[in-house]
Amino acid sequence: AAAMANPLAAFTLIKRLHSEWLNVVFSNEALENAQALRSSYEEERAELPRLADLQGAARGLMRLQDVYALQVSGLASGRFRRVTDGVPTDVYLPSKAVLLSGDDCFLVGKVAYEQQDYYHSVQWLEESVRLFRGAGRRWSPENEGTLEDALDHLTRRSVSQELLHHDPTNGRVLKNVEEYENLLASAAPPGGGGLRRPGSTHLRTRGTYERLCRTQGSQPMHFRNPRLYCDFFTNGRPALLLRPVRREVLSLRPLVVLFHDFVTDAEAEGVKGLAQSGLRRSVVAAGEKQAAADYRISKSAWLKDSAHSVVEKLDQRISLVTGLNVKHPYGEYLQVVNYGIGGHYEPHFDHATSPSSPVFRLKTGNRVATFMIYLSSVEAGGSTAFIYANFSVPVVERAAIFWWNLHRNGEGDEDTLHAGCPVLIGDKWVANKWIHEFGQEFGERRCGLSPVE
Ligand SMILES: O=C(O)CCC(=O)C(=O)O
Ligand SMILES: [Fe+2]
Repeated sequence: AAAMANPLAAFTLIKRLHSEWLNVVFSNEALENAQALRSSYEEERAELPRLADLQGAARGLMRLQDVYALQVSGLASGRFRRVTDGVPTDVYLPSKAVLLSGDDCFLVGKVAYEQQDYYHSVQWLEESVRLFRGAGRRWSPENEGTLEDALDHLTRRSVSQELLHHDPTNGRVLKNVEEYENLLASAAPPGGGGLRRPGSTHLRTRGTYERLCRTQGSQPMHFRNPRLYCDFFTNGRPALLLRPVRREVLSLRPLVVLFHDFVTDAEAEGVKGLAQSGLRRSVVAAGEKQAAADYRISKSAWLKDSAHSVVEKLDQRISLVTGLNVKHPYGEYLQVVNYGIGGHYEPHFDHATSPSSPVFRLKTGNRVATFMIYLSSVEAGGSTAFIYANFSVPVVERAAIFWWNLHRNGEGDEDTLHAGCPVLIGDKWVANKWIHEFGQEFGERRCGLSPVE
């Protein structure tokens, strides 16, 4: 699992399990032992990564490339490097470099290509060609030099018909030439102009979001705003008197508070363990329903307080420090979230912004507050970014972050727009407790955690 913390290692492992094993199984060398190999493959098949997993991992690498402004050539040589104004800086220095092969880069380029994403396709295919050439290696899985040739021409941005003369009956070559002609037609629009990154326009706040992610957690507010502070917080509760919680006020508008050492390592491990078997691809509100979406990539599971005493204990502690009723249905069950390779949650609101939202199914009003516990650390990336409030919070292991989503009048606070930045290196786990409007006496809204307006 530690090796999987590196997205390059995770990608190459998934690729190996998905496709390279197949190459072995169906190779000529395997003919003699074919039956044994194939049946063992069939047995393992359900457990093996599927094509969608491989594509997801490739897209994850491209996402990291974009958000952290990483160079493709750096990634291929196992480095997480950014170049700003011609000056290269290491965003993260892995202790052990995982190199990508020409074939690995080709696959990323192909995934992009198939999604008509020529911006990434060209970069990764070019890197693939560079590696094939530099390494002086043959195109082994396909056993044909033609693809390499096609890629070679791709870098010169002109597919030559001469390729067809090698073997005009070779359907594979024909298909490649046709594909790359299409690629070039779209990649180099007449009149020039660089390729645009796909999807870079759909998110209005992308610029701010990525800037906040790149700083990997920064709280410039502390220096600018003397009203921000740290203290030991008891919330006037006898239960907290003996062990006050170290509270750090990160922002006043919106009010965002970090509670340090909110959970112990043992509790975090316990919660992760309980969630493990229930983890499924996370969904988001889509009209009245819920659906998977590219803007939220993670797995999650819901834990009832009855699942284990550790969950019940956390519920009680959340209630103690927030002064809010978090019992279902006034609080939702604990949502445990695990972000894998390039996992993220792009800018969003936790509260419902439409009356038909599934959030209202509990009939306890909207999500008035969010209480999120960081159950793990990460080595790089994965900060929680507050877009309009213009700050990001690094993953602080064992800490919990709290904010109000709604104004006092029940209207959504737009300033809470926030995101989970893509995880660059590591395995990020959080647990969300969403607290609803009803069932609260709002004692706290007058004192300790009082929101603005
Ligand atoms: O993972 C994070 O840092 C943020 C997660 C989040 O916003 C959510 O799950 O709603
Ligand atoms: Fe959120």
